[in-house]
Amino acid sequence: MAASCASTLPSLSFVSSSSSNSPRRFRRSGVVAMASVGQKVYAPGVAVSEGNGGLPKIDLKSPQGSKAEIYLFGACVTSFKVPNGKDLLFVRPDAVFNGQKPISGGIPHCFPQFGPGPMQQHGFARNVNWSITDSEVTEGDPAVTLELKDDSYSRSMWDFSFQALYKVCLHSTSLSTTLKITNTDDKPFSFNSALHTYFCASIAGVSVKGLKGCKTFNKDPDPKNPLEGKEEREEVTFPGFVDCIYLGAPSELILDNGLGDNIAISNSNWSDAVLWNPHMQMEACYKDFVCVENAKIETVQLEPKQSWVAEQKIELL
Ligand SMILES: O=P(O)(O)OC[C@H]1O[C@H](O)[C@H](O)[C@@H](O)[C@@H]1O
Repeated sequence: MAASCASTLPSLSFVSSSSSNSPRRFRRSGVVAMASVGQKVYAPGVAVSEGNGGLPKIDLKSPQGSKAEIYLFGACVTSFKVPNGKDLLFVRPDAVFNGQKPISGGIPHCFPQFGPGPMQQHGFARNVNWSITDSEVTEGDPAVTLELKDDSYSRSMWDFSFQALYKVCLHSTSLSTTLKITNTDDKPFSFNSALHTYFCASIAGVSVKGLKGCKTFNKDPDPKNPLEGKEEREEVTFPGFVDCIYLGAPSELILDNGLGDNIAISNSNWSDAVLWNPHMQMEACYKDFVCVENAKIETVQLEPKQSWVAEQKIELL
C-alpha cells in the first residue's frame, strides 16, 4: 500500500515496515529515496537528537513551523507545537527520563494491557525502547515509523510474538498517529490498548464534548471495581478527581483546554475513551493538564498473521 502522510481518517492507510535487513528509506512526495542504515539519513523534516537524560528523540518539523518530539523510549510523543509555538501536549513535572520508568506525559502507549490486570499498569510498551524503521515526507509533512517486537522482557510478562508499528505524521495544525499490531506468533493472542494523551490545560475551564450516551465505567471511588453507568452530560467538566472509561465513544471528541483552544481528537478504530485528572492526588500539576485517551478497552483478539490498526488525530481548530 502506498505510504501517505496525508490524514487518512476515517479510512486507514499504513506503510508496511521494512524488514530489519533492508536499508532505511525515506520518501519525498511519493518518490522513494534510499539511504544506508549506517548513515542514519532520514527524510527532510525528520532528525534524531539527544533528549532529556541523554535519551534519543526524534524531532519532526513541518514547513509551516509545527514541531513534534518523540522519544524512542516508549515511542512517546512528548511535544506537539503548532506554528504559533504553543505546545498542545503536557509532560508532568515529575516525569523522569532515565530509560527505566515510563515517561509521564505526552502520548504514552498502554499496550498490551490497559489495566489494572496481571501485568504492570498499562503494560510494557511505554517502558521499552522502540526502533525507527522508516521516515518519509509527503507534501512537506514529515513522518516517522517506530517498531516494537517481542523480546525476553516482553515474553516474561506476555509470552507472544508480535510486531507493533507506530507511525507519527506531523501536519501544520494536526498530528496523526497510527498503531498497527500484528500477531507474528503461531497462536492467537488478545490485548487491550490506549494512547494515554496528556493535554496542556487549565483544568477549571476544561470540557470534553461528544461522550453523551456512552456506557461508562467510573473508577472513582474504587479503580478495582468500576461503577457501570451512562454519560448524561453534553460536556464533561473536571471539578474534582476524574477517572472514567467510556465504551463506544464516537470518532471525534472536542476538547476545550481552558486555555482558549478547541482541539478535535478524532480516531478510527479506537472504539473507547478514558478521561483522567488526578486532582489533589497530584497537587503540583493537576490544574495544568487533562488526559483524554483514545482506547480499546474491549479486548482485541488476533489470530496468527492478523493485524489490528487504529488511528488518532489531534487537531487544533
Ligand atoms: O500513573 P499512570 O500509570 O500513568 O496511570 C495514570 C492513570 O491512567 C489512566 O487514566 C487510568 O484510568 C488511571 O486509573 C491511572 O491512574
